[in-house]
Amino acid sequence: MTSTALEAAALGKKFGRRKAGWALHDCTLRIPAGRVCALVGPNGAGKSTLLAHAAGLLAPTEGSIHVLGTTPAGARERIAYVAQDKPLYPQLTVAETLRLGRELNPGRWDAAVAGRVVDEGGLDRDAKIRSLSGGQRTRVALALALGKRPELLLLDEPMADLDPLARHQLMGTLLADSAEHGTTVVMSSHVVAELEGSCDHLLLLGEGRVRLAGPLDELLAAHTLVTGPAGDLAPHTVVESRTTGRQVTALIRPQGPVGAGWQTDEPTLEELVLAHLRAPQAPALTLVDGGDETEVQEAAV
Ligand SMILES: Nc1ncnc2c1ncn2[C@@H]1O[C@H](COP(=O)(O)OP(=O)(O)OP(=O)(O)O)[C@@H](O)[C@H]1O
Repeated sequence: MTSTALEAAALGKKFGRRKAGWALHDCTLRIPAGRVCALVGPNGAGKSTLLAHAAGLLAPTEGSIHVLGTTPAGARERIAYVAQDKPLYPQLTVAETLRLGRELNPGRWDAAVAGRVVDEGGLDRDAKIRSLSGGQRTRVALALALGKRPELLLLDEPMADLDPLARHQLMGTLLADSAEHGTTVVMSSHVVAELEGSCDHLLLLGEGRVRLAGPLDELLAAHTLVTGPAGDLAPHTVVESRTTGRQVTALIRPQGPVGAGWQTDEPTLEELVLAHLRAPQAPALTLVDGGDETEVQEAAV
């Protein structure tokens, strides 16, 4: 196993001659192996495009992407990818789908975990895929993905059509299984609150660019929520600031001690992400996890 699960260097993607420009532009990032990475960003930010590149389904227009120390095509057997539309064969039953998973992954297939994911949802193994609800199909797609026993699991909004109880339960199974086997998970989602407590790495994209990247605890520690009477926040980097009456609430990246008179708190993941979504012009921040030391790279968007 390599220490880097996913690495992109100046990755760019342009679809056809789109007037709107680049779906991904100048994306340089690294996700260490064994992390559970939340991939967030507004609609159209490039999350699905990045995941499809990592899965080897799209080729970069510029730059490069490597997974598990090789090209996405070279790592195909060690990657599982669950796309938003979760393609399955509608005419097969659940049991036949699991059998197909075993046949397509000789020597790797973990029937126990695949069966558990299906059974925990109370699915009838004789039911045809076409008769299942959207959420039930999601469960079968995740069963196939985990059954493949991947080193890198790429999930594009995997929980979107599951009910809250099923989400909670499946997320628990997914995280426990990934922790047990050291699987790297990269998971896009719009439900940020749900990612809190599940992920230890964050990648926030906006308009095809990396806006925030790095170990989650270090990204949170690099930001402070300050509240106080309106005043100058220099020399700190202000990500977002809002004034209510005479009170200012701001998310800052402190450049030294924050002056007296400000109440300070560490933001939650949701506060961190929402502030960056509301302030698309805030400078990008990448914390490069280099073992003992973290390199800080701040750049204007
Ligand atoms: N096959 C395609 N052809 C042309 N443009 C595309 C194609 N796929 C994606 N795009 C464009 O690339 C940009 C990024 O799309 P992408 O689906 O990666 O965003 P996303 O962050 O996953 O969005 P969402 O949160 O809505 O799923 C969008 O502007 C989209 O219109």
